[in-house]
Amino acid sequence: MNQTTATAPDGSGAQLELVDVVKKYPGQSRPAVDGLSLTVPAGQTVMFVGPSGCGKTTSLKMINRLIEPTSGQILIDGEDITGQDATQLRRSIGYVIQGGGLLPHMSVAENIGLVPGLLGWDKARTKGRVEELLEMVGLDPAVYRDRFPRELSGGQQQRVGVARGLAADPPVILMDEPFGAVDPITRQRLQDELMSIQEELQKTIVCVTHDIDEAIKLGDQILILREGAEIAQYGAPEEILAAPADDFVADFIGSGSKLKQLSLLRVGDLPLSQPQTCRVGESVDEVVRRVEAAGERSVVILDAQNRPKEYLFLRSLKRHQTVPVFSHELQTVVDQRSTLSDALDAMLVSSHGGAMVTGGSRGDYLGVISYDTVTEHIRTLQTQTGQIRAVPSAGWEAS
Ligand SMILES: Nc1ncnc2c1ncn2[C@@H]1O[C@H](COP(=O)(O)OP(=O)(O)OP(=O)(O)O)[C@@H](O)[C@H]1O
Repeated sequence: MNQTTATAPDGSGAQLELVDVVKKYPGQSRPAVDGLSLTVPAGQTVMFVGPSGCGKTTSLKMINRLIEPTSGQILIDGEDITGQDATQLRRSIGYVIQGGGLLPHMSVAENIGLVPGLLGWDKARTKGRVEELLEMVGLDPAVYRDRFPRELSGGQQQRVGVARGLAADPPVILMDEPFGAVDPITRQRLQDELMSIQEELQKTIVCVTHDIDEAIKLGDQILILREGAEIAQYGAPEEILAAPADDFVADFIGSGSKLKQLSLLRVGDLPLSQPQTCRVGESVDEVVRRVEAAGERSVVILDAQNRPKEYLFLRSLKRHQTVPVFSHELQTVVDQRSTLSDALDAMLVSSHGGAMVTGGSRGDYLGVISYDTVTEHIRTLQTQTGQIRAVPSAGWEAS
């Protein structure tokens, strides 16, 4: 994301506007949300951040009226939704929560098909949509559609939660700490997947997070709130990092903000190397001959769909006759939209000093980014500018 266009004319998102929205809970002396006004352009992702209790979740939940505003207007594409039927409204706005929020007694397909079913879609259309969404979130429909939530990992449950939020193709999607419950590497993968889905779909996304790095990575805009949901600063991550509005914002984004600018640099901005590759099922003898002839000691293994499966030293491959199928979850893969700080994290668990890079919504293999390339790039930027600054994206935005 982080695209600079203010609107997405071809996308399916809608403009969202909050006008002087107030929420006063019974018995509270001060409103939890005290006159929040905000415009989110169609197709953009806005991240809500701020200290605990500042009113992020209350603000989010008023948009689909899980919490009723005390006063104010909420407009989607210019239409005030505060007077609409709340149940209907909730079916037309995607909602993704921490852990996925899946119904335990329903299969994956039933969970994803819930809202389309309520909207009266026929069975064939819902089934087609479920398959499409499972593919989109990286889960093989044949393997996962009939499983129950308890038969999925935390990351897989979260993926299904995202698919469910997208099911009825809503223009606005609300996310409440969507990746808060998963480990850091899985979180990074899920963020990458969300970015690639969003690049394709251009929804209007409002996302609450506690993680400022997540906000910098995913947000086209970041909304920093203080108590009473008062806006401390609303702007693009680059703007906020470069010029925090006041001490509150500066403290909130933290003293490591120069380092945080690493989160603005994307893997796709750097050159990738192209080590030898091979396919699952190829003869190991032939692969070894080819790789050794190229003077290399390891090889990237791709499946029939051109997705990376493993980055293996030849000595490990030689234990097999044909290139085997690897089904474990790879930790050393990053999307080309990943930040350099994510790439560095992935490289820390790689024995090759590099991470495999994928692109597109299907995760096609593109090449390898090496630790040396990243550190060299950072050094160059520091020498050139005295600090790390965002650089214009070279390739991936156009692809
Ligand atoms: N149902 C409720 N009844 C009364 N007060 C509430 C209720 N829900 C939230 N509050 C209060 O409203 C304020 C804002 O809460 P909210 O959950 O929106 O904050 P938040 O920024 O999302 O916090 P956190 O980051 O801790 O999740 C807090 O002071 C909270 O105690």
